[in-house]
Amino acid sequence: MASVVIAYFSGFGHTARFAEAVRDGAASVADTEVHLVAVDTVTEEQWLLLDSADAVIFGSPTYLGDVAAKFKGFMEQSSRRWKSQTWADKLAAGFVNSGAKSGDKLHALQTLSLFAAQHSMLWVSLGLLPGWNASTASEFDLNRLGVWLGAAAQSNSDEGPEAAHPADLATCEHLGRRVAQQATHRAAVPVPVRG
Ligand SMILES: Cc1cc2nc3c(=O)[nH]c(=O)nc-3n(C[C@H](O)[C@H](O)[C@H](O)COP(=O)(O)O)c2cc1C
Repeated sequence: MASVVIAYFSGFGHTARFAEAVRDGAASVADTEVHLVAVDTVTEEQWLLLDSADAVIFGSPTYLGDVAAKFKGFMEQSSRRWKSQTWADKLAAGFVNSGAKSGDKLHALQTLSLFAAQHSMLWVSLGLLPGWNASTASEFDLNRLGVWLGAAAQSNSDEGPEAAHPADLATCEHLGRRVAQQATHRAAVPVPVRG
């Protein structure tokens, strides 16, 4: 059994919707236990879930071109784990959401991947070719925003979380599934000694 934790922040519910899609994708993989953790209200019990996870998928909205301050607060709260490298060699991945199609959210995703690297985690990319990039393509293609580092979503500024774009939900589900598949593969083989 592999354990996947989705550690996310959402100010107004949009990113929470994508976190649920990541959760659904991960939960579709046999022998996977999945937990959603809202990092702004993280409890001691949830820190222990993070410590024992095989994979952690980080998610944040893009606020002023980077992760939200409350996600950054969680990053800083993890510094005791950073010091002891408690999360080393776990799988990590990320998803981001923003109001604009680009909205500089790649920068937020880079922050998530750097955060994972500081914890010596192993980053899992999205694993999809870009969609919506040909005359015959459609905005309903998987990975419609054309990102490789993780899953990217866009939420219209005048609509609520219920209007989440189906292609972005499917892309987030794909990421959750991919990470859970990798985590179950790794859980089935002995982990090499860290060096
Ligand atoms: C303080 C703040 C800063 C934002 N900065 C950006 C930004 O840099 N780029 C962008 O495209 N959208 C930006 N947005 C829009 C959010 O990314 C967008 O509304 C997102 O769906 C919010 O997700 P949430 O409901 O999970 O908080 C910003 C929103 C807020 C509140």
